[in-house]
Amino acid sequence: MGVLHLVSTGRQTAAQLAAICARVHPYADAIHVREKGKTAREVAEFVVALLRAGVPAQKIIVNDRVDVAAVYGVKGVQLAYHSLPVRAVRRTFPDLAIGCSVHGPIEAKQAQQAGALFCLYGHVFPTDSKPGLVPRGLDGVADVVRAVQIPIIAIGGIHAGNARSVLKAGAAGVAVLSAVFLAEDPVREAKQLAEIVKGERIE
Ligand SMILES: Cc1nc(C(=O)O)sc1CCOP(=O)(O)O
Repeated sequence: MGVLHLVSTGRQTAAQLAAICARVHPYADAIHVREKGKTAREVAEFVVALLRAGVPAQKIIVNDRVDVAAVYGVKGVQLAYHSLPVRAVRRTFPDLAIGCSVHGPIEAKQAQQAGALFCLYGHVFPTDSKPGLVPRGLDGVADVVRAVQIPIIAIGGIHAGNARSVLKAGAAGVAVLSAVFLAEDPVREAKQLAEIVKGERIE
């Protein structure tokens, strides 16, 4: 059974994001607050809005801002190459789940060795959320999956129409931004994606 992570777009207000998450969080295993360029205070507003909307703290992952994640006692942090080192974060905040953003097998191995719980790998398909960059494709997913034992969650251009192919390539789940948060019907899309990753119908 796979996992579904939803990632904020950085293009919606905290209130807009929270209104959608109030309805889609039952379908998601995790919701990432990825609000690049915002201050800790602003990122915290997103976290608080999600909590008030009924999203369990244990489903919230904060991108990069370890301080915000620790202060609000949420599930974890998503770290990238510019973030604090995985090992140091683990040492100081052993209760935080740590995801690492990686772009190839070597980075994935390093993340695993440092103690990451899972990796996000991408971007798999072309996406407006990462314009101008060459997608890494399904072979890239398979290469990274082979390199490590921790779960690889694929990201980039994923929607209900192509999620199965990513899982078939070995991904432990999918992470999506626009397919859910910019959808006309976010609930329908999240439900469809959840059914695909769980491999069962959700009533
Ligand atoms: C946030 C992010 N990280 C990526 C990576 O390659 O690490 S691709 C990406 C954006 C994915 O957006 P969408 O689901 O709208 O295609």
